[in-house]
Amino acid sequence: MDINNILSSLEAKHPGEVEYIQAVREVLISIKDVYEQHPQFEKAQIIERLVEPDRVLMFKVPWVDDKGAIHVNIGYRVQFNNAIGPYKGGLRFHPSVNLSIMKFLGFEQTFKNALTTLPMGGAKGGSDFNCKGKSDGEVMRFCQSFMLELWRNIGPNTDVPAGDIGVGAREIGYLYGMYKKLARENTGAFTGKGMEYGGSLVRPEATGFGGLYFVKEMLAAKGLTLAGKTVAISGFGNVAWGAALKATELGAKVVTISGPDGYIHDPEGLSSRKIDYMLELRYTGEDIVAPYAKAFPEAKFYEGKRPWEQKVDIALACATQNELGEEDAKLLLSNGVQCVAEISNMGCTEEAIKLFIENKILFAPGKAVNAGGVATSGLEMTQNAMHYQWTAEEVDQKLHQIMYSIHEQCVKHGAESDGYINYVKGANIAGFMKVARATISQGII
Ligand SMILES: NC(=O)c1ccc[n+]([C@@H]2O[C@H](COP(=O)([O-])OP(=O)(O)OC[C@H]3O[C@@H](n4cnc5c(N)ncnc54)[C@H](O)[C@@H]3O)[C@@H](O)[C@H]2O)c1
Repeated sequence: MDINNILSSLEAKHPGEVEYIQAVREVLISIKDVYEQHPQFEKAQIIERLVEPDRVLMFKVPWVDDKGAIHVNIGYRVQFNNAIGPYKGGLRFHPSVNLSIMKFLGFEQTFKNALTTLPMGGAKGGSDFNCKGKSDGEVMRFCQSFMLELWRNIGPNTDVPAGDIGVGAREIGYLYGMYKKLARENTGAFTGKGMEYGGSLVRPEATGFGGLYFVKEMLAAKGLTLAGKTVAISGFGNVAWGAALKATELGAKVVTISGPDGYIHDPEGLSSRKIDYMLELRYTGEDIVAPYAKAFPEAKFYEGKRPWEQKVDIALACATQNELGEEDAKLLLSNGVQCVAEISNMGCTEEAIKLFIENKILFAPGKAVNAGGVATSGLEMTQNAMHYQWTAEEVDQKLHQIMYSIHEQCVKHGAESDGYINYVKGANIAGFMKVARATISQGII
């Protein structure tokens, strides 16, 4: 496989889509050897068929603010690949959203969903809408306008969106409410729904919980545990909250959280009161973390800085893509970090990942370690189809089993001759093999 050739042809077709090319490059590098050992992949032109999305929907989203002014945002849904099940992936509302970010997320989602063991294809969507400072009414009108266009293209067996950055319980409620009104059915064409209308217990916590179950397995494979470890977390959103909750429960001490304005260092660690406060902070809609240091004076706020400069045993990226770069990686390594996991999607740059792997520390890629969110969405779909609700214990037990299985797949495909587990390679190969085989079985479509 000539990776450079494939990438330059993609770059020529899709100029400027840097995040998408970055995500494709990472997968191609990992699967090169396996690909070359299976001539049927080349014969089926499988790479060319997997790197392009099945379709991209782009639409305008006009809405009216509280003062009567009209705004227009762009809406996206990238239905990337449905070889192994209905399209499935979240919606992101953030000013940084563009086609490249939607495509990288949809591409990653395809392989991540394959790892979950559940029958789900990959998709992603969203808008450049900025929720910051918007009233509930404004968010509702935006969500309704977005859904007025999208509803025809989704459904419980077609494409099932969920939340992501900027899309939480409130937004899912407005989006699903409008979908239901237009589609005249109530079969759960969204996941992350409220508990009163078809949501699954443990879904809000699932990405963070699943991430920590995966980290627990990684440490266990080296005879280590989370007990007593110090943990740096970035972000203070849904994923950061679930990760802080489970890390603390498993005996670790979470000493940082962060926002776009800087980071908080709390040497005493996040107690349950402080973890609850993360939710309050998120509900303000201001998207700043600085108020934490006012609420808890033992903590210190570092303006404009990232948490990776603190000395910790474990670093968990939980905010956004490329939030941990080469210099951050050097700092973490020089401070003796033992394990890094990107619970955010593509949280680390390629240079940072290279350093972690060269230094043979435990490194978990997003598509493995954050798959607990979409896996639990898959469990929500199953409960909706059965018109039934499992208990929190039942969902949590299934989530635990899925994360264990993803870890096993990574070890199977990522173990190197010296015993080091290259989780990036393991996750990419396991996900790719499943999607590639399903694609070949179904013919040229
Ligand atoms: N929600 C899920 O179930 C889920 C599942 C898998 C992966 N993820 C990934 O996890 C990450 C966080 O998602 P979330 O659901 O917690 O979203 P969220 O909106 O609840 O929280 C996002 C957090 O990231 C911070 N952030 C966003 N953009 C930033 C930027 N440019 N610079 C600095 N900080 C920034 C925000 O301040 C916030 O604290 C994303 O990468 C998302 O794709 C989420």
